[in-house]
Amino acid sequence: MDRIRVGIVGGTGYGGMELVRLLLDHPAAEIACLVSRSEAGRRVDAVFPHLRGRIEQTFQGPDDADLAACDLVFFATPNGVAMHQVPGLLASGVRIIDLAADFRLRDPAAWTQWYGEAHACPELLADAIYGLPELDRDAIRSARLVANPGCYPTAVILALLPLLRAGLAGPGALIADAKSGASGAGRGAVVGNLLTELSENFRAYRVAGHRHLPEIRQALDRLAGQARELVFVPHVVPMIRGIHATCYAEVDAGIDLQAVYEDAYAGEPFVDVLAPGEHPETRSVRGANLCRIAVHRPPQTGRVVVLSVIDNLVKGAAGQAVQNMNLMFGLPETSGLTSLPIAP
Ligand SMILES: NC(=O)C1=CN([C@@H]2O[C@H](COP(=O)(O)OP(=O)(O)OC[C@H]3O[C@@H](n4cnc5c(N)ncnc54)[C@H](OP(=O)(O)O)[C@@H]3O)[C@@H](O)[C@H]2O)C=CC1
Ligand SMILES: CC(=O)N[C@@H](CCC(=O)OP(=O)(O)O)C(=O)O
Repeated sequence: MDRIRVGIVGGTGYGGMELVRLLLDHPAAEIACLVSRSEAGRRVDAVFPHLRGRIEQTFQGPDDADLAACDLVFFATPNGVAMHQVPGLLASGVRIIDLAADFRLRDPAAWTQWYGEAHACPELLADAIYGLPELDRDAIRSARLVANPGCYPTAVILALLPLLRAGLAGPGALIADAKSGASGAGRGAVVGNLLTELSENFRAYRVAGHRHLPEIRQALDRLAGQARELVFVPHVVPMIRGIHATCYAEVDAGIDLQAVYEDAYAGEPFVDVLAPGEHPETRSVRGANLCRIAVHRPPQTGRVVVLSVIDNLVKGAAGQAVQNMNLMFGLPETSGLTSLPIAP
């Protein structure tokens, strides 16, 4: 089989950079074009020295890149960019994986509410497949347009999926208390992401409503078969990569939740259910396309506490996107995704 010709729009961001790193080691894909407005004409390894010796290409400006000649285009651009280019590319027969949120919410009114503008192609929302393989693997295989999940949603949905799918979560609000490293905010220069602002510091943000709330609820409601209340509180912590989600739900005593989780994820190559009593660490998934989960039941609380960790740039973004590409092109799901975590 010929290699999959891949284009990446937004190649100078953290998500795009991580896609390049993973795709350079992929056995069945080649990077045909890498688009950047700010670095057009510059060698990729001049912008990302860690790739020196592995890539000869230069970034191309948007007008120079022949994206329509690609088999697949990844958008690793800010929210609201892909939706302007996707209809034309689909019409040219190109398949799309969008790492941003443009196609994640099925309801165009919800997009407008949370992202502040009208959707440019609402007619495509119903066709887009939410790209969480553990939720919808078969639909991803035949998708033309995949909406890669957000980083927090990946960690939280994987934490709660077995409970909701089995109908084991009681009626009380689900709670997801999540912490992210600073790379979750992207590579753009923002004062709040300076080392001096982030280090020796720890804070919650957007408690009144983060845009990942409707995305997580959309998936949880579908799993539960009914609307579920969710409290979602994001925090930023002074590390570069990693998300740790601590999720709470009411569950009846007497259910062997360890077995429920182990059964739900048996055979999943990128979800690891830890042994009872263990605590996953973000460093144990750093650089790897992996979610590690542990299930705890603090005595006499009537609640389960599920701990879930991912690398936001890998299982939370580029790694999951490559996993989706593998499914879409009939490749082994683990192709190019077998590298081990980096710890410490
Ligand atoms: N960082 C993370 O952990 C995760 C990010 N995501 C999502 O993935 C997407 C990329 O994130 P991330 O890599 O962190 O973001 P960055 O801010 O690091 O990078 C954004 C990239 O998009 C390009 N870009 C910016 N504005 C435009 C525009 N108007 N048109 C075309 N290209 C543009 C920039 O390149 P240039 O200016 O050179 O063109 C840059 O390469 C975002 O939607 C983000 O929300 C999803 C999951 C996790
Ligand atoms: C720490 C931090 O700032 N994280 C970002 C994560 C958002 C993100 O990655 O956006 P999408 O996944 O929706 O594309 C934030 O909360 O805005």
